[in-house]
Amino acid sequence: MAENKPGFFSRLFGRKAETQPEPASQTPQAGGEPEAMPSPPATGADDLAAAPSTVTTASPDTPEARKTPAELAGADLQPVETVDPEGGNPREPIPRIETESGPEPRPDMAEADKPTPEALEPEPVLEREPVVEARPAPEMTAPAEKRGWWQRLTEGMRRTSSSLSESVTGLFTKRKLDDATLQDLEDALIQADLGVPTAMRITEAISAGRYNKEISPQEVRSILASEVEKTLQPVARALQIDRAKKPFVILMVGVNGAGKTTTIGKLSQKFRQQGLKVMLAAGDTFRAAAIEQLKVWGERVGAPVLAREQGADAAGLAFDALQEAKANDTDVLLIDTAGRLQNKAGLMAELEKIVRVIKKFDESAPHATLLVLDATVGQNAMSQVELFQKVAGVTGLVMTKLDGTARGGILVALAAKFGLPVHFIGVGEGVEDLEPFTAGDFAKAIAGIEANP
Ligand SMILES: Nc1nc2c(ncn2[C@@H]2O[C@H](COP(=O)(O)OP(=O)(O)OP(=O)(O)O)[C@@H](O)[C@H]2O)c(=O)[nH]1
Repeated sequence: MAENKPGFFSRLFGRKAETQPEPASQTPQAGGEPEAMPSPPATGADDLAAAPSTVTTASPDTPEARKTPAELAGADLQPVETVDPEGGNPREPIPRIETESGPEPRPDMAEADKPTPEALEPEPVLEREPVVEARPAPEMTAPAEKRGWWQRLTEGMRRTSSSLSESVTGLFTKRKLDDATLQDLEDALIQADLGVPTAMRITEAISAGRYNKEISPQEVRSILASEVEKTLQPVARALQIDRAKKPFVILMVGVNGAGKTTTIGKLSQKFRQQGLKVMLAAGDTFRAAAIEQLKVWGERVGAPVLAREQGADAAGLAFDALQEAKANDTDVLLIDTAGRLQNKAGLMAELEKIVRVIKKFDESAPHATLLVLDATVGQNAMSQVELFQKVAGVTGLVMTKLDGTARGGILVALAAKFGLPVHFIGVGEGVEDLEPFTAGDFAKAIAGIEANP
């Protein structure tokens, strides 16, 4: 994309892009388009037979045997703290349960240490005995109730905003707005993953009427915020639960580790607080620990969880969950799915099958298909949207882990390119760290404007 970008001066004077030498820094290398990946061996996930399901109730009295299936024997699972069957407000994030294949990318990891999206392939848990370890609960930096959303958002997005802010301050302190400065700004915006069209638009807005004049970093930040807000405004749309649909079916999709299961937990908590009857379906039958993770969330928020053993047919489970939810007068059914990479043809076909089977039960379902995107993958999120849109008909986005990256600008690029509704954003592992997406707050946070709106 960046290769075709005409320089700022060229655009200003209508020169052709090819005549401009392209500085190496213009290519958003770190967040570049993913390279073609070799086809992985068959996972066997498609051949899995259906198996009897279990519904966990939300009772804290759930028998131990149910809480810890055979494959997790010996695992030191974290006890569920602050369980409130009435859908109270559990603050402790649920630890992600890991297998021996290693830990997941952590928000506190250096960018360079993080596994590439390619390295996030589904763990071959079906081919060997998983060894499950409990991950210690992530530390909470401060009591959540003392920090409002604006504070958590700005703190979470600090890495994105400070890298942009540093560029802006460096570029505009006692410097005139000439073509070189504007070119550097445009490059900085592209490096921050905002995407070429948005970077060009913002740079043009900043230069309008100010060419060859001095402009303060504060002015630049404020124009940046207002342009970003313009791009985001149309996609900042709340997730509407249509009460006429009963159950309202939400299918969660995304690559593994993106935060689907955690997001289901956080959303369930919100729905429960709205007085809705919620049910969860552990459709991530690929990863044993994901089933456990969902059961823990179910207990926490007071929502029954329909689960089968690892390796069971996810489409069959989704169908059963629909029946169960209908019979129980459930308001919202959230269906988890296995994390999958775009190039996993078998797993993508499985996802198509889940959607087909759901439609057999209710032609209008799923009523929302939410793609969970991990902000730390940067530009790779673009191809994830394209593929999941084709396979599952994504209706909205949830972006997680904005706290773990300097690449929060990717949300702006996604908004500009796809125009899909962004319902929620996540800036941490805690249940309170997921909130409805608002364009103005996000734009100010990204531009490093500290004022509380
Ligand atoms: N820092 C941070 N971590 C998050 C956020 N959302 C989720 N996580 C963490 O990301 C990790 C992966 O989350 P999961 O919910 O297990 O991801 P998943 O998409 O269900 O993964 P699979 O089951 O492998 O498909 C967990 O450790 C979560 O606590 C977020 O907004 N910020």
